[in-house]
Amino acid sequence: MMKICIYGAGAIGCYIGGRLRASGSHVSLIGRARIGDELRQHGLSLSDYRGQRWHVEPNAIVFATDVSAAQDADLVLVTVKSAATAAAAAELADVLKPNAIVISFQNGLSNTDVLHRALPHHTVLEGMVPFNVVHDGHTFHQGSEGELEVREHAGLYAFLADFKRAGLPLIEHFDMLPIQWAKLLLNLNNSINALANLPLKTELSQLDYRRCLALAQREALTLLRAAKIEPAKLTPIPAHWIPRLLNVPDLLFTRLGAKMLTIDPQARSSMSDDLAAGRMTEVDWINGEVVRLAQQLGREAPVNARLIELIHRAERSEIRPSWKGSELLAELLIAGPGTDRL
Ligand SMILES: NC(=O)C1=CN([C@@H]2O[C@H](COP(=O)(O)OP(=O)(O)OC[C@H]3O[C@@H](n4cnc5c(N)ncnc54)[C@H](OP(=O)(O)O)[C@@H]3O)[C@@H](O)[C@H]2O)C=CC1
Ligand SMILES: CC(C)(CO)C(=O)C(=O)O
Repeated sequence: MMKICIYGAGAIGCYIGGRLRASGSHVSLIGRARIGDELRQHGLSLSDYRGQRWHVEPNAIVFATDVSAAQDADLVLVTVKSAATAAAAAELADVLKPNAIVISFQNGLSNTDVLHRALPHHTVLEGMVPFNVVHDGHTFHQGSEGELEVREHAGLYAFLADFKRAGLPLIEHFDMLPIQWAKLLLNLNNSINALANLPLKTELSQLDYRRCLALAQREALTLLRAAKIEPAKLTPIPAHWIPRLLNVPDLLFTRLGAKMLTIDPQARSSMSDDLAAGRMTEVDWINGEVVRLAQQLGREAPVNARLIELIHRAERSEIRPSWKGSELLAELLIAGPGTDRL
C-alpha cells in the first residue's frame, strides 16, 4: 500500500489525513506534541457540514513530532502555514525518498516555489483546499463544501483511489495558477474576517464588511486584468462579478449570495484562528501577493496594503481588535479609492 504523510498536523492536515486514514489508507502525521497528545488521548474525530462523522482510534494513528515519519512516504501533503514552509522544505530535503511526490495544500501562490527550491529533484505540485476546517474541542470539522484541486501529474495515479475512497477525490488541472488566484481572491476576506473577529457567516452577512472585501477584490482584479491572468471560476458566478454581488443589500445577498453563506455558523478564516492563537498570520502570502503584483506592474494596491498593516498591527497587539464594518470600510476608503469605487 502507498504511504501518505501529512506534514503539518493542524486543521487541514488532521482533517485530510484523518479522512484518508478513516477509509483505510496508510497515513502518518507530523505535527506538534500538543496535537500528538490530543490524538493519543481522544483519537481523531472528524465531521462535516452534511452531518457525516468519522473516527480513527488512537492505536490506528501514526504521529511524529519530527520529519523521520516522512522518510518512507510515497506522497507528502504539506499543510503547515506559509511561514513554516521553508523550514518544512529544508527538513524534507534530508529524508524524502527520491521518487516521493509532494503536494502543497496551502493558501497563497508561493509555497510550491519554496518547496521546489529545497527539493529540486522531487515532483512538487500545487494543491488547493476550498473548504474551511475548524478544530473545535477534539473534532476537526469541515464547515463548507468543495473538492480538493491539484496540478495534474502521472505520478498521482497511484493515489487517486485513496482520495476517492476517503470521499475527497482529487480534481486534477493542467494549470493551477488561475485556480490559485481565484482562491486568493476569496482569501482576501481572511484578513477582513480576522479584523472583524466574527464568524465568517456573521461577517459576510453584513454589507459594510462585504464592501471591504469588494474593494480588496476589485483592486486585485484590476491588476490581474493588467497582468493578463484570468482567475478560474470557483463559485457559481465568475470571479469578476463577485464584487458586484458583494455590494447588494443584505436581504438580497441572503438570496443571491446564498452559496457564500452556506458555511458552518461558527467557522472563521484560518487567519482569524491565527490571531486568536497569537500566531503570525499568512497576510504577507495572501494580500501580499496583490501588493507584489502591483509592484511588478509599476502600480499600487493601497487597500490590500492597508489590510496588511492592520493585520500586522493586530499581530503585535496584546488586545484582539474587533473592527466594526463601517469603521473598517472608512479606513480602507481613506487608504484607497475613495467613495466613488463603492
Ligand atoms: N483552516 C482552514 O480552514 C483552511 C486553511 N487553508 C490553508 O491550509 C494551510 C494550513 O492551514 P491550517 O491547517 O489552518 O494550519 P494550522 O496552523 O492549523 O496547522 C499547521 C500545523 O502545523 C504545525 N507545524 C508547523 N511547522 C511544523 C513543524 N516543523 N513540525 C511539526 N509541526 C509543524 C503547526 O504548529 P504551530 O502552530 O505550533 O507552528 C500547526 O499545528 C494554510 O496555508 C491555510 O491558509 C486552506 C483552506 C482552509
Ligand atoms: C476556506 C477559507 C476560504 C475560509 O475559511 C480559507 O481558505 C481559510 O480560512 O483560509
